[in-house]
Amino acid sequence: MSSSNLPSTAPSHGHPAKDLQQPLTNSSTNPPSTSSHRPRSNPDPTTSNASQTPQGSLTATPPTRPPELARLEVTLRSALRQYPDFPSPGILFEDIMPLFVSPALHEDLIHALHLLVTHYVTSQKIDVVVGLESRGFLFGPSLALRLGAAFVPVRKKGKLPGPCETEGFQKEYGADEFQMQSDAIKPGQRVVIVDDIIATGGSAAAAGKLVRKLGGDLLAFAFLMELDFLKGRDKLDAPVHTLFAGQEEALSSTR
Ligand SMILES: O=P(O)(O)OC[C@H]1O[C@H](OP(=O)(O)OP(=O)(O)O)[C@H](O)[C@@H]1O
Ligand SMILES: Nc1ncnc2[nH]cnc12
Repeated sequence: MSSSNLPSTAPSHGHPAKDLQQPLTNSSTNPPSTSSHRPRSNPDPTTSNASQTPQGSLTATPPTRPPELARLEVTLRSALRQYPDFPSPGILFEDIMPLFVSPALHEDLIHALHLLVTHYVTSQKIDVVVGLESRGFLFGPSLALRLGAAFVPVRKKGKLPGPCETEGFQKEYGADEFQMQSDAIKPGQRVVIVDDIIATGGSAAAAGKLVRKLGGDLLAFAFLMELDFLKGRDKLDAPVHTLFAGQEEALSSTR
């Protein structure tokens, strides 16, 4: 299922008052939503290797989900933590850091992303994995190594030396500017952009523009998670692949 099947209005991000210090943990039992966020998409493959128009409409049926990938997705998703009203009121923050505390989960994550990219993007050589600051730096280099590809960072403005290209953007909770070094990608190189979450799609769209400015052949975007009710993928002009989609506030014993 793609986000194009969902209602077009984004929700208000209001949440009932909660103890901000207490994370909510994701449950594998898929509890009913208690938030104003749209419930988790179901079924999800959250991905498509369909050709995508600049408007985001999909034109082909996704291939079958490899069972191993489906299994890994359940494991990974259930390890995420949620923080209501972080970094600002109304945002339900998805915390991916637990995936890096456990070496087993870390390995599962890199394996799942490798499967996602090789199954859905291309079986041919990928030259460059582009990761977005900062959470895209946590797994982008490992994925690049496994693919035998280069890793190139997209950084917040003012962090990279030498000539750079710059793109401004709006994201789910603010505005920012991204940069890439002008010689980071050679014209015609085959590129996949990776990040942890696509929310409004502002960050990823800016990264896509930078890759194209440098002459890269942008094959796809790959994310761990898609907040599909925000319709971020509609801003992207290359196929979008994600491990899981939707957002639902987990029930927690702390509430
Ligand atoms: O789809 P969007 O609405 O653009 O939001 C998604 C972006 O927001 C987060 O990054 P953030 O800017 O918070 O930076 P961080 O990774 O350094 O925490 C996330 O890691 C994505 O890059
Ligand atoms: N809800 C969210 N949780 C974590 N990272 C995000 N980036 C943008 N929106 C986010």
